[in-house]
Amino acid sequence: MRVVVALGGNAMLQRGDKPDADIQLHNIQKAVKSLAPLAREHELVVTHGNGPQVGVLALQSAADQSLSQPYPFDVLGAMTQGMIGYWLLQSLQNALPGRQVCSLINQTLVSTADPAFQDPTKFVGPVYEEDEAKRLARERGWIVKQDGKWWRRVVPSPKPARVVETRLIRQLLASGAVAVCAGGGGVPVVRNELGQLTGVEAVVDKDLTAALLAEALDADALLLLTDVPRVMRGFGQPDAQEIANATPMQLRSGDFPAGSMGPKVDAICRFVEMTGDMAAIGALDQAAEILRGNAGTIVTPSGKYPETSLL
Ligand SMILES: Nc1ncnc2c1ncn2[C@@H]1O[C@H](COP(=O)(O)OP(=O)(O)O)[C@@H](O)[C@H]1O
Ligand SMILES: NC(=O)OP(=O)(O)O
Repeated sequence: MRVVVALGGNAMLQRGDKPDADIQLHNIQKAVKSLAPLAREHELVVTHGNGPQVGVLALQSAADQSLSQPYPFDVLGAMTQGMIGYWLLQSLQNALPGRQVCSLINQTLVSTADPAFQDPTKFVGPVYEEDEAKRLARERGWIVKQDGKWWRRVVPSPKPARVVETRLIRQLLASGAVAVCAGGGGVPVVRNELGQLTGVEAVVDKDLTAALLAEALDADALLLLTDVPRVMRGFGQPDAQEIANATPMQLRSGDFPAGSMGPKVDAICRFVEMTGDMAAIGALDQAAEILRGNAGTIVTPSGKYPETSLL
């Protein structure tokens, strides 16, 4: 089997936690513990989010007096691919002695005509109380929106059209390597009429890119790993219920927030609709259990998942 796994940026760095390197490395090592058994049995592509991390780097860049202007978001996105990609590379190498692991800088094609540039929805950076978020928005020209009980900065998140290096990733998988790629949804780029690539100021949703990449690579399964064990109906309400299995149509009938669960649900439903294969959302440390059908919210065309173990 070929499996694409996406690790959540918020799951690697939980809301409210200090963005320290050792905290993130610890969370990544926990995730890699559950990915290692998958990698031993299957072809594995690992991608990751970068929302909290890209916002931290944006704050650092804005505070750097030696710069005449802060680094743009495409550059910051590439920096997060280097940082998180390094942690994943090393953790996977340590967990899988003898296996080739690579970590790539990737670009994702988007369109400058995407309406997302006029309506930012992607949460980046730390969480704030409402008053502080609104003050920062006034002072720094940010747009801020509510994220659960907190407030956060938002930036445009255009739809991914293609991971530029898809063919190379396919070759790496065929060679037996585990590929860490398209982190942060890929560095957003556009191609001009001469075919030249240029970065644009945005953060692509990594779940939508993961689904696109999984489709392009003919993956058999797509797992989106985050900080909740399952998608819930009535999330945040006292009568909220976990969803264990669903068809794309059943899951799409729910109402999920644009900045968090919405793109995940959209991504897995799209993958299942396009391929007829399985996709799931679940906890960062339960990848193997999800693939066995024992955890997570699993979406398949029939809403059932085979009893037989795939591991
Ligand atoms: N219906 C829902 N079921 C479960 N979680 C939900 C739901 N709606 C919103 N969420 C929120 O979505 C978050 C996961 O999305 P997000 O923070 O974007 O993940 P990540 O950065 O890990 O990819 C959860 O922590 C939870 O607070
Ligand atoms: N780029 C992205 O979607 O990051 P998160 O998963 O951290 O939101």
